[in-house]
Amino acid sequence: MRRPSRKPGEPDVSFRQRMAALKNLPAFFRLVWQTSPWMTTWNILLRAAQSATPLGLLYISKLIIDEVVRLTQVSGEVSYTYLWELVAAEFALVVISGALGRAISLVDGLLGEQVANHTSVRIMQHAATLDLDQFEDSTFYDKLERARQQTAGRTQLLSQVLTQVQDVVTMIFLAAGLLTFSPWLILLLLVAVLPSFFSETHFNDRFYALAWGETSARRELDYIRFLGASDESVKEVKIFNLSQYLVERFKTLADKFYHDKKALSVRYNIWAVVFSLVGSAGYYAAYVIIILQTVKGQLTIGDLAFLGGSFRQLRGLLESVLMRFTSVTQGAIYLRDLFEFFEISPRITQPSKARPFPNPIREGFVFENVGFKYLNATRWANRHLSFTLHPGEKLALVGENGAGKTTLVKLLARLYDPSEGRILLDGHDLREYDLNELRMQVGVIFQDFQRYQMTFSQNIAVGNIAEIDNTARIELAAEKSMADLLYGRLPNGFDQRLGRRFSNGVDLSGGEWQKIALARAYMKNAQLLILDEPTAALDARAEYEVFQRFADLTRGKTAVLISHRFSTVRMADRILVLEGGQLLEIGTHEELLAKKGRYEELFSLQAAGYR
Ligand SMILES: Nc1ncnc2c1ncn2[C@@H]1O[C@H](COP(=O)(O)OP(=O)(O)OP(=O)(O)O)[C@@H](O)[C@H]1O
Repeated sequence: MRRPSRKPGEPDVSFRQRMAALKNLPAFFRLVWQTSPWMTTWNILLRAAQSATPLGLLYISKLIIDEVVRLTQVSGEVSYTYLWELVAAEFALVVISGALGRAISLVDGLLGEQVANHTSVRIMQHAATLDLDQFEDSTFYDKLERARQQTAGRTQLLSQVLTQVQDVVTMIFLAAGLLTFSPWLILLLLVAVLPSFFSETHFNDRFYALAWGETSARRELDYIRFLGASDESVKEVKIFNLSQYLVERFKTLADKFYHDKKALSVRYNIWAVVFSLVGSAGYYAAYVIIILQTVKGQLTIGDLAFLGGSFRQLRGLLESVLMRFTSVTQGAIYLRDLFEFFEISPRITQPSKARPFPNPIREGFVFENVGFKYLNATRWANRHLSFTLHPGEKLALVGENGAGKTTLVKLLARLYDPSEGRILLDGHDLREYDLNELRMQVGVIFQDFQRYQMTFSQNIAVGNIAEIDNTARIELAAEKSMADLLYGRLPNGFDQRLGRRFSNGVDLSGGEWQKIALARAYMKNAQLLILDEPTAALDARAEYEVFQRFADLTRGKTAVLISHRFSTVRMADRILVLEGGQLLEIGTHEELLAKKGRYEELFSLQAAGYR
């Protein structure tokens, strides 16, 4: 019967895919090697030495038994020297083997941790290069999640693969010994162990498919757990009495995982017992043969002990090598996820021949029929936008919720590139400019700015992290945004940790946080400043002052403001009214009022509310 073809989104874990996933191992070992060449080398050397010890031990004990038997059979004066030498040699080998085992697990543990850290750093570094819209895609998030799981799980993979190689070498040693007596015993061994291996492979496929299918739901589970017990959500959870609902939802999801896993685990273990029996039967068949040969005098008692021991160890090793093979390939499949994540490349990148950002900007930003559609969205968030943002101009964006104001400023800051049309800066496409300079020259404070659980000064310094040690600059930025008014209330001043997550943290009001976020805008000497509803949480007096200052402090600079308060909006040189992502009107406050269009309507609506 043909295997049904793979549905989109379903993992393919056929035997062939499994083998193909092994291709990822060299890349993994490169990563391990890069992490620490000398520890990797030590690991290999120690394991090479350790793999020879089992055969050595078995052989010495064979010699001891044979010598003991010989000594019991000779009469007269006997010398025990050789016997004691053998015992001393075995003792030394046991001590060495124990020390090697310890050293291997020490190096494994240390190397594993370093690999995990190194991988985490690479994931963070790579994630930082990716585009905003990639983060907004849930398929991407699942991939990121699976890649993250690698960091912990792959520590294990490392020691598994190395142990695998070591065991194979040990087996070669043991098999070589066994081979000199009876080669077909090895065949018997293989036949006895193979059923176990196939069963193991089959169930590992099923476990992987189960885990794969659950990635998205597991993220939901984590999210519910977070909602159920976090400082950010506790307020609403209490007020809306959500706890019971969240607990139920968690239980339903978690129970489903549990039952799926239980059904599979039970079947897996039943088969494991059956096939282990087959393996043991194989071993005892071989043992009986060796015993019979010894009784007939074809083998010495030492040989019996040696062969029996070799066979038992070989069986154990073969079984674990075959079983580990499935978990190694499974690990390799997860590695595929990790390397696939590393292969995702951003679209918004530094151009090869980047143009320096103009300083000062001479002609301004020109939108030429700009349109933008979010990934998987059916509607355009911005469409047919054509206008000029002149140098030094203060432009306000006005429009109802979802009109496309934030999207427009994200395009200006090159967090997204237009889906159609283009944005020109001084006559050249924005995409041609040096991305790092652009990030320095365009400052944006978003409405959903971050409240970093860090100190007061770090919270401001994030606006220009290169200046984190420039206290004077941080203080000045705080003064400009009026965040310094808070200063006297913070027990540790600028070093006061903010937020509640850590001990000694002081939490602030929404407006206070907003002043701090605003200070970030003053950390850079950006030529274009974008404030996306930066004053929504400020009281009327603070907002008025903030804007007076903003106008003074940014004189000569270009600025874009988004606000729903017309008292703020009217301070701008020109106002752009957006509707359904499109430009409806643009002009000065007076012009737009005189036009009696949508601006005038919205303005009167708000003014009426105050009368
Ligand atoms: N990350 C996103 N993915 C998909 N669609 C989005 C995303 N962000 C916004 N949108 C959609 O794009 C449109 C424009 O959103 P935008 O945030 O630009 O509006 P806005 O004018 O800033 O609204 P508000 O006044 O509520 O802040 C809306 O229809 C919104 O639902």
